Amino acid sequence: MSAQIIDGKAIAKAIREKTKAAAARLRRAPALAVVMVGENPASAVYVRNKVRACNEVGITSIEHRLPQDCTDERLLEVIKALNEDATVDGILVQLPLPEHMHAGLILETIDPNKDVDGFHIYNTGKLVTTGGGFKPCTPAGIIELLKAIDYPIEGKHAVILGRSNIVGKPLAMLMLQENATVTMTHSHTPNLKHYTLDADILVAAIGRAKYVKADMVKPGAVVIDVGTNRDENGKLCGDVDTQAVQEVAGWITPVPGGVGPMTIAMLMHNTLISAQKRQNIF
Ligand SMILES: Nc1nc2c(c(=O)[nH]1)N[C@@H](CN(C=O)c1ccc(C(=O)N[C@@H](CCC(=O)O)C(=O)O)cc1)CN2
Repeated sequence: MSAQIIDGKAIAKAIREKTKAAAARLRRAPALAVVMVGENPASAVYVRNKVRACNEVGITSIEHRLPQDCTDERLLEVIKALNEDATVDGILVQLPLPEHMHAGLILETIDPNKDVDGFHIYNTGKLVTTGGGFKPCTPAGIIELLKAIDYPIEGKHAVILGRSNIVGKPLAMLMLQENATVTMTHSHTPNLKHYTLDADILVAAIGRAKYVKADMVKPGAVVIDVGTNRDENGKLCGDVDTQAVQEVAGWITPVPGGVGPMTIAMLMHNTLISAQKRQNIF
């Protein structure tokens, strides 16, 4: 058996096209402020791709670059000014921040109504209770991938490897909203294979190159790879040993071209939603 590849690039493109059409119907183009501190090379690539996506879909991007030795206070000043700027619909601070900074404090200063990354505790609270706030982009993108292949999530066992605030924890909430049975696993979970082998949907978000092997996967499972690592030859790879696992899985996301492009497409979608709300479209 060979797994079907979930083409995140194509699915993301379709979302961007829909976003572009809806953005064009607004009185004013949506505007996204992208704040980056320091020179993390991977972050620089993601920021560049976000700005490029904005240009493509008709979202105005406003870039703020701050030096590596930036203080919390300086970044808070920038965020507060963006909060008060009525022409700004979305604000994101690219993560990770330099180690001396306090990401929790920074993220909680962003106006929750402009928090298009969905990282503010207000939106986190909405995620675990009523829904309706901004959903973090990577987990929201994973749900969209499953919907795009018409995979019925309800009643399925979703096993998530990794409990980060950006992916694992919010994804568990979104899977619950879709009526999946959810198991969270992490670096302290003994006998991981016991859980992974029972997964209908297996999501790898642990940041370890090619960690998920074929003997950890139930035949026919959907395997979602959130990893962005470099292998021994410096080549981009995910958390899943794709070559081996695709012989067992029913569906699999590639790296690159799977979850990554969805993160950026969902950011465009969230920015559009923010602009629509602020222009009273709903
Ligand atoms: N403020 C935020 N910071 C971070 C987020 C986030 O959602 N908001 N997520 C990640 C990084 N990230 C977006 O910022 C991100 C990661 C990967 C990709 C992507 O498209 N990856 C490509 C490969 C790109 C490459 O060549 O390196 C792929 O998988 O096809 C997009 C966005 C942490 N920080």
